[in-house]
Amino acid sequence: MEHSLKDFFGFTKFRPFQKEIIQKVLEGRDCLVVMATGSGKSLCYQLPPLISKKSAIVISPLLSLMMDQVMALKQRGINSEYLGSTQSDSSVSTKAGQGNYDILFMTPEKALGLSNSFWKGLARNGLSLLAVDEAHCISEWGHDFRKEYQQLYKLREVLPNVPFLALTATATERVRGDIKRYLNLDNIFEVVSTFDRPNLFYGAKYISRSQTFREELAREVLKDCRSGGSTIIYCTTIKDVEEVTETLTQSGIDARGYHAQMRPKDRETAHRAFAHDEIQIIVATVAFGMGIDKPDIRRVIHYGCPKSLESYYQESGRCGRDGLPSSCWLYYSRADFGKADYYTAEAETEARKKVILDVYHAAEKYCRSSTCRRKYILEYFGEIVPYDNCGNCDNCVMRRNVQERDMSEEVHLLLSSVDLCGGRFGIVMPIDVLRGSRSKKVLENKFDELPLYGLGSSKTSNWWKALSDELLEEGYLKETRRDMYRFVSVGPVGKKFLQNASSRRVPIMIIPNPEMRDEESKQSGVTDNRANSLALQQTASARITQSMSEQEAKLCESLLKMRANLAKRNATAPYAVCSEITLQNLAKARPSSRARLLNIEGVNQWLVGKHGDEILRVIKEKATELELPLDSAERTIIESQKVPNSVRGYGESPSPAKVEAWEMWEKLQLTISEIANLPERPRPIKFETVAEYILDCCKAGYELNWQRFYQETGFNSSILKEIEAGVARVGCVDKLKPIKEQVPEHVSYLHLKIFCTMQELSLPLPDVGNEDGHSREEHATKDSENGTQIIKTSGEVQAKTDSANICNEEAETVSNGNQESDALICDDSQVKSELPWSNENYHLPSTQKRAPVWRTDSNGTTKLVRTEEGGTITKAYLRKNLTEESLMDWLSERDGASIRDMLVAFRTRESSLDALLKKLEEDFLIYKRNDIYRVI
Ligand SMILES: Nc1ncnc2c1ncn2[C@@H]1O[C@H](COP(=O)(O)OP(=O)(O)OP(=O)(O)O)[C@@H](O)[C@H]1O
Repeated sequence: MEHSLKDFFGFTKFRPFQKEIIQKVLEGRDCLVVMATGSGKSLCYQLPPLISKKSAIVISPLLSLMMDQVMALKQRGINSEYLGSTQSDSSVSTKAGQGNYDILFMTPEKALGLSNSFWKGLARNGLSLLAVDEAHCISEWGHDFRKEYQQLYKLREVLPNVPFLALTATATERVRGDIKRYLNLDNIFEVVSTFDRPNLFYGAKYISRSQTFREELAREVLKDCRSGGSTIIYCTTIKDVEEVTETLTQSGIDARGYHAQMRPKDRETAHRAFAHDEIQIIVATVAFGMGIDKPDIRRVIHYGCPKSLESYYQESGRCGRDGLPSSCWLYYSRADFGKADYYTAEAETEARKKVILDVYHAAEKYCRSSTCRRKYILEYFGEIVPYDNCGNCDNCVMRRNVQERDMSEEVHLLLSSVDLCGGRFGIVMPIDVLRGSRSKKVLENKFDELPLYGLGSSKTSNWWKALSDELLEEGYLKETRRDMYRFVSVGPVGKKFLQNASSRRVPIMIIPNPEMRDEESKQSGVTDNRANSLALQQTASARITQSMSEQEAKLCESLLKMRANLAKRNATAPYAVCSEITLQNLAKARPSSRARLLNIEGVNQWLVGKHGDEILRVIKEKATELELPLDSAERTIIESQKVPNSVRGYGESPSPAKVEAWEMWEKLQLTISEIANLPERPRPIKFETVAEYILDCCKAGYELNWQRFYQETGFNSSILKEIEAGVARVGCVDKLKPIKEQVPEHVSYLHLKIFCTMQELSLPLPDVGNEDGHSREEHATKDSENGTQIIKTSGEVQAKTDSANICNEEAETVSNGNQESDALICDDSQVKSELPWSNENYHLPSTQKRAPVWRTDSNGTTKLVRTEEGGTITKAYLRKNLTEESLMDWLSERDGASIRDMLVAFRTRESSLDALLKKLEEDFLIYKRNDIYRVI
């Protein structure tokens, strides 16, 4: 399975659940797969036919979706086609019946219209599976109900022994029940994974729909265009599509509209231009919903609240499907929430009407929420979310700047006004009364004589409406509907509050919701940071990732251009040639040979065979120009997506070098400076690098003494505040550069990374107390005369043991814990006699497990303070003769080895080893990843 995964798709690892699902399908079991958008569901039906060499049928709701998929599969050398009205090749149908395609797509209508003899013929030739994609369409409880989906059980009857695989990104329990029932799924293997999309930033903002806002939108989108990446702007009406497109084009942006009233040909042209990166922005109604399979969309903007949270999840889910950071902004206006009647008009039953209203109100609540948006979405889909702060939505980013405050006075005014109006009006009348309106209705009812008339004039009408939303939510107010009208009265919680208020006022702490904040900032003239929130979309641009250097980013730009040319030459979309993540991996690793190219995550045999030479040429030319070495040692593969279902903060296992840094810091209690400047290192490494290694381990679940870490890195509460202010100005933490520009000089990138890690891990901010975090310079202070390290804590000066003492302490600890380690401490002469070479560069050999740590004490004696776990020092230095055979034997015995490990084992020259390794790689006997060689 792994071979096929690499050969056809270029990936080396399965994502969670993919392998299990594929295995079950191959065993002939029915499967129901509910996994987030972009989690890799497609692979579950794409791989089985390639392994079993039997065709797969995929039922998909939209032709455009199928066409995209077929295009991308063909670029991977996978023989696929679709059957449908736009299929111009008449031979496809005959070939399909003969089982000539690996994967054959069709709509449910087409599938139900095909003759029994067609299906039987196909089954005779062998079918690996029948997949029903977007399976939620089967259920009336789902949001994209399609009647034909419910007829698909008929295919079961003609294909009795073919496993059915139902896939969807959104399905509540009820919808899952419908899917199983309607498809007659039997002995099912069911996977329901998290809905979380960790790479997506969520935000919502209250707007007034005006030309001014559209112009603001255009200005921000224009900035985005410069930073690259595609954008979808979803609108709720065709009129909005036209207005937004017009404003964008008037601002010089090449955007196209897409809606149901356009001619099919024009829609197809717009779709194609977008998919092929000829235009960056498409402004669309939901007609553009499921029909887009582009993995590198960086921004999805909703101009108006969608009709359900399910739709929102799915439409915004089109963003960042390749796993790179991307953002989803929703702009809503109050008018968006008055469309319930419009949406329910088509409901045939009361039950259906209730479903439509429920999902619609969930979307409305999402907009107005002032708490973690990710948590809101996930809980809506039934997940238990253990954190309150995801650190990657507008509310979480803003939280520390938006304090909850006592609004008991305002609540009292509003409730009293509602009460005095007698529950005979909607919310507008009591608000008009508070604001001292001279409207006819107010005067007719003599409300201008009420004692609280005009007492709330300092707040805008919309502010009061936004407060009433909160109060309705909490039961202080109650809304009843009669015919078309809504009446507001004081609810049970509100009545109790009013009763108590005469004796004592209980504080009511409320976090102002986005609309309240927006109204307040409009009034004060100070722009809410989120008023400029469109700028956030830029920050999500993943073209230049944090993990790439400036030069590598330039190389990546050249590779993007090369990909665009290749796509043009092959009349396909750039993303179908290879993903942006693969290009980033290439820019970082810079392979020099076809064998090394094939090692890169995301590169498959087909890509190497078809475009390998050109890719290598561009890398070589551009890398030389940029003075970047080929076959970079520092190759960090960009993770395309965090593992769904993983505990937050517990990600990939860190590299041995990182674990070693963590161990030295946490277990040996060395300081970051000491680790960076270990005397036995050929060159010191940067303080920041060591600190980041430790942070990475912490992200992977390793324990960390935060207090000590803050002290060493100089992270303190004032720095924290400065970063928070910077983040608030920028709006999110996707990219550090804009934040760095907003904070004082003394706040370093390392401080920003610490801040992000804390956010990412949803850890409560530890109390960093007074401004006592010391700068690292302070901690690194070393009294060179007596070799004593000085560490200052809370104003005290404390002498710490010198490094020689640390050696002894550690030796004791380790020897107690591990009797078999027989070389825990030895002097320089012992060490030197064991060393296999004279080259000082290899003074600190590293093994894959725990590298020995050498310390030089103040007398200049080098000692080994720790050796490979469970092993002995002599074992590590056994001499071997280097031959192709001995190296292969040696490598097959272990799960990978670095060059240094091999040099230690074989005592050979690096050049001979390098030549041999190259040859073995070219012969496809071994491969290299992250500087570790393994047998294929
Ligand atoms: N094992 C893997 N390793 C790395 N990338 C993968 C792997 N499996 C899938 N991908 C990539 O993840 C991205 C999303 O995959 P896919 O389109 O299958 O998602 P999906 O779950 O079907 O999403 P949707 O619900 O939007 O259809 C694609 O770019 C795909 O190439």
